[in-house]
Amino acid sequence: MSDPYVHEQPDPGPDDAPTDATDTTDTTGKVVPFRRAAPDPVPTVDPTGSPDPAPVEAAAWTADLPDDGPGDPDPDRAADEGTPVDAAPGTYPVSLAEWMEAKDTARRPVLPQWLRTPAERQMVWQWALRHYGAATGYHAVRLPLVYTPKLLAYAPRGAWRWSAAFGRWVSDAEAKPLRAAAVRDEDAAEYLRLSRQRDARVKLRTLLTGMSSLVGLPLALTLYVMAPSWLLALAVTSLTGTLGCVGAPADRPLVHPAKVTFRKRKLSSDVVVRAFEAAGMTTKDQGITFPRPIGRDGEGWRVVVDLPFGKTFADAVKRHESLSSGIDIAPTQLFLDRDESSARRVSMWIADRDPLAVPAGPTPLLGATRVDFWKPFPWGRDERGNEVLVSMVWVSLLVGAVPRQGKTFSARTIALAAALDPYVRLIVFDGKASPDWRKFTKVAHRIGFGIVPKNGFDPVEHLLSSLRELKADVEDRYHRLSELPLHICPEGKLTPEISRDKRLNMPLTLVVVDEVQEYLQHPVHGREILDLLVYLARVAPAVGVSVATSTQKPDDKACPSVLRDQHQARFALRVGAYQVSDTILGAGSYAEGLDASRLLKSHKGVGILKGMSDDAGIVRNYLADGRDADRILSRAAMLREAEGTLSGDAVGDAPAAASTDVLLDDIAAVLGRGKAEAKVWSDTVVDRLAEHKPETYGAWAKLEGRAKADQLSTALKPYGIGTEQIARRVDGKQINKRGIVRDDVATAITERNRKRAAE
Ligand SMILES: Nc1ncnc2c1ncn2[C@@H]1O[C@H](COP(=O)(O)OP(=O)(O)OP(=O)(O)O)[C@@H](O)[C@H]1O
Repeated sequence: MSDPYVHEQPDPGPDDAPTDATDTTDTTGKVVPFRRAAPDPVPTVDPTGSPDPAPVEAAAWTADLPDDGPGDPDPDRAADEGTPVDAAPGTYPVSLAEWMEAKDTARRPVLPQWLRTPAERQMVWQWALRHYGAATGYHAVRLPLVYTPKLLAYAPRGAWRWSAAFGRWVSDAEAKPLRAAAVRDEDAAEYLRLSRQRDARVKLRTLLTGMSSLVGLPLALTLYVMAPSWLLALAVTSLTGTLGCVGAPADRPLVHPAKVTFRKRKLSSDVVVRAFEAAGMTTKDQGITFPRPIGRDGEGWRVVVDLPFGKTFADAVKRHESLSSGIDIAPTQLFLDRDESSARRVSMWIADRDPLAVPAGPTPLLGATRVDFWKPFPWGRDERGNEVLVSMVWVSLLVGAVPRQGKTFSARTIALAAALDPYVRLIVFDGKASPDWRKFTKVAHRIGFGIVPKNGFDPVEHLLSSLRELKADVEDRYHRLSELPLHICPEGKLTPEISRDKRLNMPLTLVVVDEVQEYLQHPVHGREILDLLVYLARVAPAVGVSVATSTQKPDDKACPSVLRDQHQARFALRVGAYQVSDTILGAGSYAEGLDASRLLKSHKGVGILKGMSDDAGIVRNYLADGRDADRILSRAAMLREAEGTLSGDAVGDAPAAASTDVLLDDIAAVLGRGKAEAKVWSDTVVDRLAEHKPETYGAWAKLEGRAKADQLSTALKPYGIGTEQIARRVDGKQINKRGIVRDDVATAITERNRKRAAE
C-alpha cells in the first residue's frame, strides 16, 4: 500500500521523455550517448548516514559504477552502442549493509517520540496536570454555586416525570395504541389477546409495586430513623441528584463544559501541497514529496518537505508569507528550518498558536543564590518552550532592535547573571542614562550613564579611561598567561581556577555598553572609543573579557561594521526591515530564514540569536523588571562583599582623575603665538592635532574636503566656539576657508578654569 503522506514525483517515463535531439526513435539524427562520470567511491544513496534519508524512488537516483569492471570492459564502446545514461531501477544489487541500513531507517519506533524524550514526556505530564486540574477546579467552583441550585430546582419536575412514567408502566400504557388499532379494525380476536395480555401485565406490575412499597416504605422509614446522618445525606443527595437530572430541560445542559471548543485544524499533506502550489513553489505536475509523515512536535506540527528539483530552501524563505497564507495561519506561526541533507529539503514547524506572543516568564535568576558564569545560564525559552542556555565566555554579543522591544532587558539579564558570580568583573555604561542600569553601581567595577558631563564628572571620559585601562589589562593578561607555569595554565588560556585566583587578578570580565552609538558618535572621543571596543571585541574574549553592546541604530554611521563584525554572537529583536535584520545578524542571515523584521510589536523580549552555538534560533527572553533586578543586585552585592571581590567604582576606587575638556588644551597646544597665528584654518588645526595626538585625532586628519573642518566645528560647539571665514594668500591666490580664532579658545579655557575653581 502506498504511503498516504507521500506524493510521488511523476516518473519521467517514456511518455515524458523529451522528443528533441535525444529522441532515439528519430532515425534521421545520430544519437550520441553521454559518457559515464568518473568513478566515485562515495555511494550516492545516503552518503551521510543521515538518520532520516529521503525515500529513494525508482528511477529517481543514479549510481556510478567503475567503468573498468569485469562486466563492462570497454566503456567507450558500450557508450557508442547506446548504454542508457540512467541505470534501470533495481539493476544494482544492494549490499547487505545497505539493505540493513534501509530497514533500520524504515523501522518505526516502539514507543512514540514523546514517551522517549524526558523533556517531551515532562511536557505531556505537565499539560495533563494543567488541563485536568483546571477542569476539576472549574467544576468544583460551580458545584455548590450553580449545579446544586439547578438540581434542587429541577428535582420536583423530575419526580413528576418519574412517577408519570412509572404509572404508564404499571398500566401498560405502551400497548394502548395496539389495542385501539384492534378496535378500529374490529379485530375481536386480536383485541381479546391484547386485553388478556394487558390484564396479566397490570396484575403482575401492581403486585410488584405493592410488594415493593411494603418493603420499600418500612426500609425508607428505618433508614430515616436509624441510618447515620452521612448515609441519609448520601441517599437524599443521590435521590435529589437523580430527580434533578431527570427533570432537567433537554436543551439546557446541567453542567457547563470547562473548555471552549476552538476550530481544530488537523494539518494534512493536502493542505501543505496546496500551500506550496499557492506560493508558486510547485505545480500540480511537479508535486512535492514528504520524506517522513507529518507529525505532532510540541505544540505544533512538524512537516518535512522535499521541494521540486531546482527549488531551494532560500526560495521557501522568500515565500514565507505566501506559505503561511496557503496553510491559513499567521506568518508568526510558521518556522522554516534548513535541513542539511539536501538543498531542496525544508523542515517546517507549524505552531498551533503564535508562540512568540507568550512571555517566557520571570528569570530563574530570581531564585538563584549564585551563578557560575563559566557555565551556560538560562536566558529564555525558544518558540517551543525549551529552555535556552547561553554562555558569554569567549564571545562578544551585539544586541540590536527598534526602541522599546527589550534590548536593554535582554542585555541586562546577562549582566545580572554575571553579577551573581562574585568573581566576574562588571563594566557597565549606558549611553542613554536610563534608570535601567542605575542599580549596577552596587557591584560594577566601572560604571557610567549618558554622555553629558555632570558635577565635574564626564561619563564619556570615564568610559574612555575604563576601556584604556581594560586594553592595558588585556595585553598584560596575554603576557602573564604565557609566562604562567604549565601546571597552572596547561593550555595557555584562562581557566576557571586562574580567573578566581585573586593574586593573579585575571577575573572573567563583562563589558556592557548599552546604546553604544551614543558613545561612538561623540565628537571628540567617538573614534577612540570605537577603536578600543573593536580591539576588545576582537582580542579580549580569549583572555576572559567579553563585550556586550546594544544599539537601536545598527547602521554604518552610528555603529560601524568594523565593530559589528567583531561580535561572534548576535541577537536581533524586532527591527523595521529585513536589511536591518541582516545588518545585526550578519549578511546572508535572511537567506537562512532569519529575519527579525517579521517579529511583531507584541513580541517583547523576543529575538533571533545567532552565533552563540551552532544553531541560530528564536529566544523569548526571561523577564527581570526593575524590582527583580534590584533584588538580584542586592544579593550580588552581598555575595561580592562576603567574597571580598567588590572593586573599582563600587568601592569608590576611581581611575586617575579624568581631565575634562582636553580638546581645548590640545588646540591651545597646537596654535602658535605670533600675529599670523591669531586665526588658523580648521584644516590646519586638525592636521596639527593629528600630529600632536595621532591616537585621538588621527582619524579626523584622514577625512577629505569639508568633512575635515566639520569635525572640528562640531567638537567645538559645546564650548561656544564658532568658526569663521579666514582669507589667506597661497601661491599668490586668495583662498577663503573656515577657521578658529585663537582668542576664542583662550577665553573658553579661562572660563573653564574659573568654573573648575568654583567647583
Ligand atoms: N523578556 C521580556 N518579557 C516581557 N516583556 C519584556 C521583556 N523584555 C522587555 N519587555 C518589555 O518591553 C519594554 C521595553 O524593554 P527595554 O527597555 O529593554 O527596551 P529597549 O529596546 O531597550 O528600549 P529603548 O530603546 O527605549 O531603551 C519593557 O519595559 C518591558 O515591559
